[in-house]
Amino acid sequence: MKTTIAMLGIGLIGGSLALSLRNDPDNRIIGFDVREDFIDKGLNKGLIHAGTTDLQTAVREADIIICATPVEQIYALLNQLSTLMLKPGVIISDVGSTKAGIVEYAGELFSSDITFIGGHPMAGSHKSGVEAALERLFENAYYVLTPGPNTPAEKLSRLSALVSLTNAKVIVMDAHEHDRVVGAVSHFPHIIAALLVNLVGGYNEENEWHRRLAAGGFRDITRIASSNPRMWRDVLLNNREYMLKMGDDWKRSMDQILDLVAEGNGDEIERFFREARNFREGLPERQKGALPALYDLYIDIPDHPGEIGRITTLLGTKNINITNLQILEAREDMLGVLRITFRNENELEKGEAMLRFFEYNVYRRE
Ligand SMILES: NC(=O)C1=CN([C@@H]2O[C@H](COP(=O)(O)OP(=O)(O)OC[C@H]3O[C@@H](n4cnc5c(N)ncnc54)[C@H](O)[C@@H]3O)[C@@H](O)[C@H]2O)C=CC1
Ligand SMILES: O=C(O)C(=O)Cc1ccc(O)cc1
Repeated sequence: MKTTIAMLGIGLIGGSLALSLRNDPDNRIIGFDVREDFIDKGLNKGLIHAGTTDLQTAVREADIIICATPVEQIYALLNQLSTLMLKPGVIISDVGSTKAGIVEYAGELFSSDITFIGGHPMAGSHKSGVEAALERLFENAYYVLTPGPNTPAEKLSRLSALVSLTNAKVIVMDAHEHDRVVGAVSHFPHIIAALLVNLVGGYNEENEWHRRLAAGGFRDITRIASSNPRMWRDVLLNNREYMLKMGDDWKRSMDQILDLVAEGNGDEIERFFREARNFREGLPERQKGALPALYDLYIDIPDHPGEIGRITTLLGTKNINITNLQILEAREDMLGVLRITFRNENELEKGEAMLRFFEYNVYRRE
């Protein structure tokens, strides 16, 4: 029996999900998007079997509907869906980064022959749009489902089996617990990263050395400040309760550490860093497929003319393909860093071994 899936929004997440769901030949995917050019690209890229900019056409025959738009538009779509003709027994889900508000809103809209189950695939990137969609984006990541107390078990298993096609690890969680935990490990860190960048950006107005010397640790801790501002606006506004709660904890903790600095309390400051290091080192390793940035290799390059050409030629002679190349923080008379992105783990390993053999100082970074 064929399953018809309506993917509402075929950007980074909807497009990546569609690519995974297509792996089952019994799934038929109808793409819906406000951007007609995205539908054309989705069809050309083989993401979807059919596409439309008319919502009723997209959902009329659907067994499963997935809302994959920015969070504010998920509310608007749910509202529209509640006025349209849907197949009895349909399952509606979403991929929004926040869950409690959406689940509650859907609960008020739909009657009992329509089941809404919240969803959140916990992997992504700072890119957006249909062009950025990747089939393996969710591999090994967590895919959270947030059913309510009245969700029929067979509907939950059906959705769970479907999203397992992403090769993500499907877990079930209460929507509020999701917002509290994901708020702490994903949403709040976006505030910290952006705040730190803006603070240093302000200092840079007075002294341009801030920007020039900002490498290493600053880049690592602020990577997520390059994410989509519109998306994160919606996320923070939809997780207000936990953002405010965590903001209070943050302010208190910041005062505590600054007090230790003011007192010159070296023992306690060291304990503070040791505690952080212990927890950080116990974090699960990132696994293959969760984030595309995994296949990056960093190479120290002396400032000799032709050095970068030599490196790419060496890799080329062994047919090692690279997908991106970037020079970081290179200035006259200083050691620069070259970042090379490989297509997969295997090519990264081969490239790393080869460059080590030619005595380059190479390293990976988390
Ligand atoms: N970007 C990320 O890393 C992650 C994002 N999410 C969530 O996934 C959702 C989608 O995010 P992305 O795919 O990154 O965004 P995106 O910008 O790549 O894609 C959103 C798509 O929705 C379309 N769209 C916007 N309004 C629409 C409407 N009213 N009707 C139909 N289509 C509409 C856009 O044209 C676009 O194709 C968001 O709710 C976000 O919170 C979840 C996990 C990771
Ligand atoms: O790049 C990262 O580390 C992310 O933060 C990816 C991400 C972004 C949004 C989500 O809702 C889930 C995962």
